[in-house]
Amino acid sequence: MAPEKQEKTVSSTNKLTAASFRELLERLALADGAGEEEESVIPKKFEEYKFWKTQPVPKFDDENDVEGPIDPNTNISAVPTEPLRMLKDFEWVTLDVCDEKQLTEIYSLLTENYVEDSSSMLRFDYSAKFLQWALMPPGYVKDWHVGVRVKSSGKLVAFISAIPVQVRVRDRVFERCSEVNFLCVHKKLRSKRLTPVLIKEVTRRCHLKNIWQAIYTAGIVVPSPISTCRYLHRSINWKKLYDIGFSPLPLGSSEEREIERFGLPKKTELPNLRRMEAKDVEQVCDLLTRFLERYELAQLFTHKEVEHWLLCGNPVSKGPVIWTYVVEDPETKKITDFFSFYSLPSSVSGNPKYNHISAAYLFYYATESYPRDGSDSAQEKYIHRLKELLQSALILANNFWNPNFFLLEQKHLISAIHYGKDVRHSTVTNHTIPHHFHFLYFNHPRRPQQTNQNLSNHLRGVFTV
Ligand SMILES: CCCCCCCCCCCCCC(=O)SCCNC(=O)CCNC(=O)[C@H](O)C(C)(C)COP(=O)(O)OP(=O)(O)OC[C@H]1O[C@@H](n2cnc3c(N)ncnc32)[C@H](O)[C@@H]1OP(=O)(O)O
Repeated sequence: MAPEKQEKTVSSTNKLTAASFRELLERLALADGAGEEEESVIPKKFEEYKFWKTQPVPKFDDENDVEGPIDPNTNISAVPTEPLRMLKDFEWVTLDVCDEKQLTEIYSLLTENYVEDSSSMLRFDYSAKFLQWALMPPGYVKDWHVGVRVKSSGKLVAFISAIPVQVRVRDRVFERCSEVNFLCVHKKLRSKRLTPVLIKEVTRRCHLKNIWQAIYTAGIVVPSPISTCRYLHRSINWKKLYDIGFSPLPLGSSEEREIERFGLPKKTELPNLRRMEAKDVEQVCDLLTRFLERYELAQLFTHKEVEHWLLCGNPVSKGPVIWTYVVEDPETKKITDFFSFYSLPSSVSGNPKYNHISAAYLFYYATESYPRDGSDSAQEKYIHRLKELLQSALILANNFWNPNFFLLEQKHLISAIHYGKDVRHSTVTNHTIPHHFHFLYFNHPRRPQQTNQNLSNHLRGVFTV
């Protein structure tokens, strides 16, 4: 999840120092067979997770052959109705995301304390509008926007949230699940074991709504990922990213060459592409649902949810949070493809020239061109279509607000988990960080495929990598 920097710059002056050369060699060694080692790294043993070992999650090496909830669902009447005990001097609050002032408080907490790269240079800067979009899908539960305030000053110092989702794992549908996100503890309160308390409290509040399974992602490994995902950044404004120290200047290249390499045309070439409108919701929902059937783990969407996630309250898609485009067959009026991307800037610290980078993140997409059989020609057609769609997304994002990079996140995990022929681990070695997906309280004897890079693999053409 972190806005990690791309592969380290060889050197800001383009000179290869001994240290940077060593680093380069290390990275080259790592690049071979990419990622597999990274993903298998488990930082500590299960027993050393003081909190997580007490939770109903699978151990790293669980060989359990029964698939399904680890704990049978408990009677709601057994769930405590009072919040957990909070540390002295602090108190629980439920935040009202519709209230400007409270929304700004969440925004400020996250802007100053949320996910950042290891050198604290880049930090996610979710806008207040984005937070409303992310926290208020259809059926959202106000009680799941959980905060902690300092009693004396009222300052918001921690946050955790959940939203309702429906998830399918292979053939089994979990109609009542939650997705936990935006866990954040103020920097000054770190390492005080507040996180387990926040997690237990949001869990209690989910239980009270008769929800016993949750899905969530983390940049660190906690027991036990059901899948991992890696980011792929596609630079757009390469020069700015280079100036900030985010993007490297590859050996043997020049600034001019890199700028040209990442340049984009002004106009899209894909015929019949237009903004998504409210009238498309039904068709887009149907296309997405069929597209996601190919995945072992997928979120299920109602029409209302599609409307929320892809239009964000607009009758015609227009940002400023999410942009969605459809391809409509002019004769049949059938939507054959769609893609969406959202805006998520990061703040930059310690740079004299820049204090922000803007970024577009790939969100959901689907196409009728997905392979119906395992033939090479079907696969090729699919890859070709994905490239066309992504090239269009890049151009449109660039035209709207000139983001500095376009990020294929595939958070929506969901699309990260494929089965079938197209899930081979990619050899794309662009900077990415592992992104671990978890399903709490659920056994995965046969874990869904270690993901993904499926898409980025297909998109090498678009990315000119
Ligand atoms: C049925 C319904 C169930 C609902 C609940 C489902 C589960 C939801 C799970 C949450 C999904 C969140 C999804 C997102 O939002 S992922 C985004 C997480 N947020 C950030 O990275 C923002 C910046 N960082 C911070 O604010 C803090 O460093 C955080 C809050 C992350 C940790 O603060 P701090 O560094 O001060 O730690 P502590 O002393 O309080 O606590 C230490 C314990 O916390 C465990 N830890 C640390 N980081 C994470 C993490 N990202 N997921 C799960 N566990 C984590 C850690 O292993 C240790 O436990 P153990 O190793 O001893 O066992």
